[in-house]
Order: sequence, then C-alpha cells, then structure tokens
Amino acid sequence: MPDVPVVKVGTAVFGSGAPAVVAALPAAESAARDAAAAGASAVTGAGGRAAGLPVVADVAGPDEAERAAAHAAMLRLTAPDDRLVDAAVGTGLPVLLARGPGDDGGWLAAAGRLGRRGAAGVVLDVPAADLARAWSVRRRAALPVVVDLRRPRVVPALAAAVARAAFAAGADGAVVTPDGNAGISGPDLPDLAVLTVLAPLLTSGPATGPGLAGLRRRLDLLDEQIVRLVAHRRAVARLVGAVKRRDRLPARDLRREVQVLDRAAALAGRLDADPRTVLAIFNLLIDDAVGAQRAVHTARLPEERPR
Ligand SMILES: O=C(O)C(=O)C[C@]1(C(=O)O)C=C[C@@H](O)C=C1
Repeated sequence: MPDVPVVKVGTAVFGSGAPAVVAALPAAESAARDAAAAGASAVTGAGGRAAGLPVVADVAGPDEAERAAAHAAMLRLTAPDDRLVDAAVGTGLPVLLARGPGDDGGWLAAAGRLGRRGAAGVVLDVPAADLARAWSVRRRAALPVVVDLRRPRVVPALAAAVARAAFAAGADGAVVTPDGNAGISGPDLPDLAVLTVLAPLLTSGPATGPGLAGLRRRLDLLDEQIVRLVAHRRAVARLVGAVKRRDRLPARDLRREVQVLDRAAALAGRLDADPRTVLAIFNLLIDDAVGAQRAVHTARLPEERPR
C-alpha cells in the first residue's frame, strides 16, 4: 500500500494521492464547514455557500442552469442536450459532466460540445462502478476525471478501498458522500490531500460569486488548514529527530534540505503558486523542524529522568 495522505470524511477514510475531493453534502452549513475543514474543494447543496465553499449545483435543464448560476461555482450536468449545453456555457461556469445511461460515446461527445462552445472548464464524473476505466476515459477525453462514490453508493466500510482504487486508476479526485451523523474530527485534518484540480476552475466563476464575507470565510478555513499542517509537519519532524538521535545523526542534513526546497519550488510552479513565497515558507518550515529536532536531541528520554 503506497504511503498516501488520508482524508477522513464521516466514517470513511480516503487514502488520497489525488489532488481533489468534492464532498457531496446535504444543505446543512455545519456539514459544509466540516467538509471544508477536511479539505473538500467544493460541496453540493446551498450550505456550501454559507460556509464559504464553492457550490457544485446539479442542473437538469436550461432554466435551472441560469438560476444555479446565481450561487454556484460549478454546474453538474448529466447527459445534457444541446440547449442545456448552451445554457451551461452561457453561465460562464465550469461543468462537472456525469455519464448518463448511454455509452461513453454520448458522454464524451457532450464533453467535446461543451469544450468547443467555450465552457469555462469540463471535468468528467465517472461512476464508481466504472472506476477501472478512469484512466482510459481521462486519456481519451484529455480532461480531468473524478470518480463518483455515490454511483452506486459505496458503503462507508469500503469507501477507503474504493477511493484508493480510483486514484490508483488515474482519477484526479472523488465525489464522496460523508456519513450524515459523523463529523470530521480534528485529528484527521492534518493528513489532508492538497486540493488543486478543481480549484482553478472554481475560482474562475462568475461575478455573482460569494461576496467579501464569504471569501474571507474561505480564507479563514484555508488558514486553519495551513496552521494544522504546520503543526503536523513539526510533529513528524520531531519523530525524525528521535530517529536521528537513536542513530546518532546530526539534526541538519543540507542535501535533504536542498531536495525539499527544490521539490516545493517545482510543485509551486506546477500549481501556479509563487515559488518565492513557497520557498520563503519552506525555509521557515525547515528552521522550525530543526528547532523541534534540537529540542528532541536535548530532551531526556523518559527512562533517563531522575526518579
Ligand atoms: O529530512 C530530515 O532529515 C529532516 O530532518 C527534515 C528537514 C525538513 O524540515 O524537511 C529538517 C532538517 C534537515 O536539515 C532536513 C530536512
């Protein structure tokens, strides 16, 4: 089993090497907040808007597309006809395109139509039943793919395995249904996958997106995740420090630091982050790790404490 970050949603654990998780949620704002804290990149249901998260709206007809455009950041369409394709493109919103009852041909043709008519972005929504084909669909359409664990509904006990399989099969993300009763608890949060595939599409939404307060709430949620990740990194650095102490190695390893910084800068380039900002942050993180390790180096082990 590869060592991948884990996202816990409800009772299900998602080993997610993939960059995007869309949580499909009821309208409740608190559920949307939990999903946001767990790293969901978007939610379905109006609660997402109140929680400052982008909303993916299920849309069945042209009128609905127009109405949804007032609050949604992305539309989810199933087997759209030409009129719905035009209406969706007219909203200026990106589209999550689900496969209808027909074969792949109609589905991919609709994706092509959306692209040609100028959709802001198209992501294919593959049913969990078809996850083994995620990669071939992705290659054929040259579009990002998310696997929908609601079609058919994957029971929570199997969701982790199915999500891992989806990502191993080449999916870029998953649509998940959290258990309505189980919240997403604090200790799970540091293990988030970073969410990016949908993010650029979602931020290119219409002028009618959330206002200043909503966007600040989104920033608050991101800031909370950042602080949790900083704490988590420090905790892992302490473990590294304990291993080094056991093996009598110095706290600093300059070659490794160069690798860490190079990797962060390369990732920043790929994700449209500013490499200078990312490098400044990572230099601080490495200093923080060294400080945490030195504390481990100088701390006495419990059995060494005077009785
Ligand atoms: O990888 C290690 O050896 C670490 O101690 C972690 C870390 C880091 O923060 O990434 C910190 C200090 C070392 O100089 C190199 C890297």
